[in-house]
Amino acid sequence: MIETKELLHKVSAALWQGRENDGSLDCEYWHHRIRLQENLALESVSPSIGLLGYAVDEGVRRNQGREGAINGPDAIRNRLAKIPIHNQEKDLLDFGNICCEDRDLETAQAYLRKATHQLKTNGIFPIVLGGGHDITYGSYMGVRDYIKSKGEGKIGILNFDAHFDLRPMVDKPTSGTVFNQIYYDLRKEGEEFEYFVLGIQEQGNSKALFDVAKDLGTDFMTNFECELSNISKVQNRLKQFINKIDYLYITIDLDGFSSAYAPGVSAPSPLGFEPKFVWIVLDFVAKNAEVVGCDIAELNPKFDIDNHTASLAARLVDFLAIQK
Ligand SMILES: N=CN[C@@H](CCC(=O)O)C(=O)O
Ligand SMILES: [Mn+2]
Ligand SMILES: [Mn+2]
Repeated sequence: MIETKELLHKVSAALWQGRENDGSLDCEYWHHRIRLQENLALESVSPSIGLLGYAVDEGVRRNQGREGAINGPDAIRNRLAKIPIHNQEKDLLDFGNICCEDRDLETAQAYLRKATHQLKTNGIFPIVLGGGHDITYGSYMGVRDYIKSKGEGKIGILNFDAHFDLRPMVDKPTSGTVFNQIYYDLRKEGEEFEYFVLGIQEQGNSKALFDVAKDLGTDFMTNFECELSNISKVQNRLKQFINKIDYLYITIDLDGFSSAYAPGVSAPSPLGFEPKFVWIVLDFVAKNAEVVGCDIAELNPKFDIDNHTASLAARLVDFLAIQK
């Protein structure tokens, strides 16, 4: 059970609204199926997906980015509510939003860590909605704590991102230090850090960061390699990565997509993914790896255009929930 102060807030049912039936057709949408939860102590009796919001942009602020990702999780729910259900038998649960009080990012991350640990212990697959990319520290470490409690097993991280997010932690974590933060924690425990990034942009990362990535043995492919015309090469590289690990954790930073599809982020770029590439890769990894958790990071509704980025994020959640 979580003993730290209560940072989890139930979301408003008003976010989960959409179309009712179409005339005589008995239609089903996410807003019909979602069940709002009061707390994290729910044991699943059947396969379940647990949505958990990380309504935090303190890490983005500390990283000198554009604030606004605090409203990311609710913007995703609002668009997801209106997506029709297809081939989805699992229970769909919404556990609310974790927030950050008094700019205390570290406590919010620690809370999220306990939360994903608890969901996994209860048999619920977590899809965590952000929020700045510091989301992955708490979300990944909680999943890792669960796997560790069951025995050994290496969990690789697959990040879809324009950035390495391997900045050194000078004195505090930020959204730009998150994979360094994980690396240091794992190293302390003598565990290996297995990290693969798709979508790295040369113009989004300093030369020094490429050197850090190399020192840490990071696997990556650039945005120009991440194209449909190159999909078999990408799949081969992923296969090699998957062969080294036992489980896979997926994180999707929306700024990895082209700003034509994802303008609502702190650090947009026109040179990122087109959505179909990501869909094909997600389908591939779901068939070839045991995915144990995931998150969607960096949605900033303040800079979104007609909800394009929120809709993209919602479609990713729907797709991940079907794959699982
Ligand atoms: N999580 C974001 N990380 C990026 C942001 C880049 C930017 O603000 O330009 C980074 O620190 O590299
Ligand atoms: Mn990024
Ligand atoms: Mn990132």
